[in-house]
Amino acid sequence: MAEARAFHTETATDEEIAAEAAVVGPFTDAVRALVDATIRSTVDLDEIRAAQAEIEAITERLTKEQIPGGYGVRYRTDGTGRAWGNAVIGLRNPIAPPLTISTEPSGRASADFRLGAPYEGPPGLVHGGVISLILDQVLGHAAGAGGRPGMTGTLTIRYRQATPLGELRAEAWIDRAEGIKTWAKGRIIGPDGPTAEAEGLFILPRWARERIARGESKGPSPKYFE
Ligand SMILES: CCCCCCCC/C=C\CCCCCCCC(=O)SCCNC(=O)CCNC(=O)[C@H](O)C(C)(C)COP(=O)(O)OP(=O)(O)OC[C@H]1O[C@@H](n2cnc3c(N)ncnc32)[C@H](O)[C@@H]1OP(=O)(O)O
Repeated sequence: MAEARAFHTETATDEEIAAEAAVVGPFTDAVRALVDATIRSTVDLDEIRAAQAEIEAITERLTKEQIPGGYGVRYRTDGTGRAWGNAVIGLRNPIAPPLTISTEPSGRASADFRLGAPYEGPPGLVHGGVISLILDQVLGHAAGAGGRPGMTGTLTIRYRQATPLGELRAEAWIDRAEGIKTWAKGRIIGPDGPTAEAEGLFILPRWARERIARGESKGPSPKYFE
């Protein structure tokens, strides 16, 4: 199954991972700055054309060697994972804001983060789909931190007030659990209080249940997303 195939086991040491992160983290930040500049730059059109040629040359340089498909999630034997391609938290993903999510084993997750021009929907405000993206991840993280990771089955969002671009906070917690199902709740908080509230149902998927039943996995680790 595609989902199952994207979960790799890796043997890289802490030192190797830290050394790679020290290079690719700032590299990805540089590409994020490029995305922002693409939206906001007011240089003249000749300058944009010249910049495009340089960007295309860089892309050609980078794509000389690359993996097929997405990054996947790379797991170590201690249960920690590397979701560096993830659209919300991915260290190697310039589309990700990125969020650095703190978790508690009781099943809580929170992050302070900033959303700039690339996340705009209504003028000056965060796109509703981006709010849903972030809440999906943070609620999923809370479930994972509580040792109950799952795929999102449902996600309901109430947009209480507009969310301005800028500094924001997200919080989530496990509300209740039953068998393979975990219900999490959460919210995004802006300068004038909560802007969006969410409830999600996270389900440990069949392929994960089967792996556990076959003894191929000890089961979900609370360090699932770290
Ligand atoms: C070895 C350990 C590894 C652990 C692995 C954990 C996996 C977590 C992975 C990565 C998380 C990373 C990121 C987290 C944050 C972001 C999360 C996302 O963005 S997730 C992407 C968006 N969501 C989807 O794409 C889901 C697509 N849907 C599915 O994959 C399946 O439909 C799934 C897993 C939701 C359920 O499939 P079934 O085959 O496991 O479920 P059945 O056996 O049919 O049903 C089990 C029970 O769940 C109910 N159910 C199934 N789907 C439901 C739904 N959508 N809503 C409500 N209930 C549902 C059923 O009625 C049944 O309930 P009854 O036991 O009868 O009480």
